[in-house]
Amino acid sequence: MSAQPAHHRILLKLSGEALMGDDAFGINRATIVRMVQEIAEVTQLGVEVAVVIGGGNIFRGVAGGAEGMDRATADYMGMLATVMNALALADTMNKQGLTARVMSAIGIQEVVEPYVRPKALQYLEEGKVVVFAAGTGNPFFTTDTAAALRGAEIGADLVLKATKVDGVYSADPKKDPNATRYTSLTFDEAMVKNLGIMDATAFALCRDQKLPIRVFSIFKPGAFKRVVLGEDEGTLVYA
Ligand SMILES: Nc1ncnc2c1ncn2[C@@H]1O[C@H](COP(=O)(O)OP(=O)(O)OP(=O)(O)O)[C@@H](O)[C@H]1O
Ligand SMILES: O=c1ccn([C@@H]2O[C@H](COP(=O)(O)O)[C@@H](O)[C@H]2O)c(=O)[nH]1
Repeated sequence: MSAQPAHHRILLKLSGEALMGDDAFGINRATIVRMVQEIAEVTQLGVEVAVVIGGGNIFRGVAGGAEGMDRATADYMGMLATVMNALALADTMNKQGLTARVMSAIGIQEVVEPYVRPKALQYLEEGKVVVFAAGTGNPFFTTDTAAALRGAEIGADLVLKATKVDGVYSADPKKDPNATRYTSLTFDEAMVKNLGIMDATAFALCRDQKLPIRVFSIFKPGAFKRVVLGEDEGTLVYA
């Protein structure tokens, strides 16, 4: 008998910076293709997949120009960066045999359809992959918070934060070589210890909605599927 998924509907938060691969900015073709292959494997298990994509790979490349700018204006630039990533991701998915739909939290109807919750639920039930673009649609937030928000709205069983590190550490592992990885921890612990892997708004929303988050490395082949199969991978953050 083939392996059974531990989850029915999931929200995958994909780091924008992870899309760069080894490049300095932008989207690395081989990296996005490999990520989509991993998403396809998970949909083949019968799991409904929604994605929130970050914008760091594009936005941090233009952040110099945003310096000194009005914060809200710069944040709208960041949200538009996520729309570009969402379009690239959905295009790659469609070329690889998945059916993807992009829904934007900011109205740009000529480019992508707006986020309408019942429509998103319908797409998921039809087996389409829904890519949520433009974060929450509001400045002063992040795409991690958008992942928590959309995850709660669509009734996801789990938020998966696919990032460049393989879990939550006692300190940023890129800065502190002595940092140790947690197998699991509560949202309250993550917030009290001020662990920088996600922002506190995202943690608080998931805690209040009792929506667990699993943080894992998108660069580790097969890790995404292992999480969906309920195997021990990365770090679980729970209420
Ligand atoms: N306690 C911690 N444990 C693990 N990682 C941490 C911690 N504190 C800070 N980090 C850093 O958080 C980063 C999270 O990266 P990620 O690219 O997912 O962020 P993001 O802002 O959500 O993505 P993007 O803006 O690129 O879409 C990791 O690269 C890691 O270096
Ligand atoms: O709801 C949101 C989501 C994002 N932003 C802005 O976009 C950039 C890129 O998002 P990341 O989460 O860092 O990938 C972010 O820095 C914000 O400037 C936003 O304003 N609101």
